[in-house]
Amino acid sequence: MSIDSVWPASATWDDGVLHLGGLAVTDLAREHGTPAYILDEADFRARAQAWRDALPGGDVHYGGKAFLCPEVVRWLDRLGLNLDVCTGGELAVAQAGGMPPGRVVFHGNNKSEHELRRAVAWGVGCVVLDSFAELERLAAIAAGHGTVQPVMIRVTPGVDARTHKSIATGGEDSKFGFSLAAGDAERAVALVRARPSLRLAGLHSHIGSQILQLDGFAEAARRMTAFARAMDVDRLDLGGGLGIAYRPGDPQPPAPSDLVTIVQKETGGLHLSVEPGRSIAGPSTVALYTVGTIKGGTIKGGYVSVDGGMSDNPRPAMYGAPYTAVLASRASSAPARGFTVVGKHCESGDVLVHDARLPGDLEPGDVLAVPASGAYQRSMASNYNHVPRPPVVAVLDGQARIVVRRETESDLLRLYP
Ligand SMILES: Cc1ncc(COP(=O)(O)O)c(C=O)c1O
Ligand SMILES: N[C@@H](CCCC[NH3+])C(=O)O
Repeated sequence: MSIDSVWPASATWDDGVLHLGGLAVTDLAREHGTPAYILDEADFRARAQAWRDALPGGDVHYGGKAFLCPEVVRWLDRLGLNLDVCTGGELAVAQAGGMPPGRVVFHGNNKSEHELRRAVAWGVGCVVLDSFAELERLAAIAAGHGTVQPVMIRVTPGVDARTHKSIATGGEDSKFGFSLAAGDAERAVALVRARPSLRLAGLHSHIGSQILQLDGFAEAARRMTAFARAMDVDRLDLGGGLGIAYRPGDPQPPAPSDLVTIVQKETGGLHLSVEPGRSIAGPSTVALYTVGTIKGGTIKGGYVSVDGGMSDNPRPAMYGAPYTAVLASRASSAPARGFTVVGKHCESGDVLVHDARLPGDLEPGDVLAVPASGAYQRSMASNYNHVPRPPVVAVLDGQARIVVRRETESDLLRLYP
C-alpha cells in the first residue's frame, strides 16, 4: 500500500481482516482491548524521514502537540528531527524521552513564569516569543539565570490559510503572535535586541493546520522573507500545517518536498525550519473500536454505537472533521448501508463518522477501524464521563509494543483526595 494512502504503509487485508505491522487487528483488539490506537512505527518514521530529507540544510521540529510520548521522542531524536513543545507537560515528555534540550523549541501564547523558568534552566534551544509581556518576563528570567536565551519572534503575517477557522492562526485577528501589519513584530525585534539576556535567533510564523493548498505557505514565506530582510534576520521558521487525507476519496495532500520547494523559492538563502505535526503522526495510526449496539441501518441511516467516542476523538464534534470507518474484523458481502458511527457519551453530538457505509450484516462484537487517527486524537483525548483514555500500541514487523498504556479507573480515582 502506498505511503500516500489513507491507511498506514504496512496495512494489508487478508480475508476481510485488516493487518497492521504484520498483525491482525482482531488479535490486537483481543490482546489490548478497544478502543485503541494502533501506530504503524515504520510509517511514522518514514514520514518523519521524508520531512528530514526534504530540508537537508534546515531544521525539522516535529509539532509534539499532534501526538507525543517518550518513545516517539526517541524515534525523532535518532532520525535527526528536533521537537516543538508548547506546554510544561510536553516539555516534560521531551525530557523523559531524552531529547537534547538544545533541539527543543518552546511555543505557546501564554507560557507561565514557571514554564519559562524550567525552559531556561533546562537550556531549551529556542523560546518562541508570543507577546510583549512574555518578552520582558523571559528577559528577566534569563538575566536572573545568568544566560543569554535564544528566541524567535512569532509573527502573524496576515495570511488566509484556507482551513477551518478554529485551526487558522495566521490571519490578522489571532490570539497568536505579533502583528506584522500593526508594527508589533518590528517593535518586538527592537526590544529583543535591546535586552542583553535575549538573542534573536530568527522569526517564526505558523498560518494554521490541515492546509492542503500551498499558496498560503508561499504567501507567508514571501511576507516573512521581506520582513526578515528588512530586519536583517537570516533564519525563518515557517511552522507546521500541512494537511492529510482522512477518507479514501479525499484529495492527496502535497508532499513535504513540494511544500519546501514552493517555500524556498520565496526564502532564497535564508536558513529555514519547519514544524510538521499532523502530516507525520496523522496517517500512521488507526483507531480500533468494537461495535456495541446497532439501531436501524436503512437508506436514511441508522446508528452504530462503539466503545469510544468524543473522548478519544473530539475532532468531528469540534471541527466537523470528516472520517471514514470500515469493518476490519471479518469479510462481509452484505450490501452496504448508511450509518452514523457514534460513541458512548451522554451527548447527541458524540459522533465519530457522520456518513459511514458499512455492511448491512454488521453486528455487535465487530471491530471497526478508523484510519488517519494519529494526530490530535490521543493528544486531545479526555476523560469525559470518567472514561479511561485508550492506549497507543506501536506495531512493527509482527511485534506490538505499548507506547502509551491504557488508563485505568484506578488512574482516575487517584486524583481524588
Ligand atoms: C506553532 C505550531 N507549530 C506547529 C504546529 C503543527 O501543526 P500541524 O500539526 O498542522 O503540522 C502547530 C499546530 O498547528 C503550531 O501551532
Ligand atoms: N487540534 C486541531 C489542530 C490544532 C493545531 C495546533 N495549533 C485539529 O485537531 O485539527
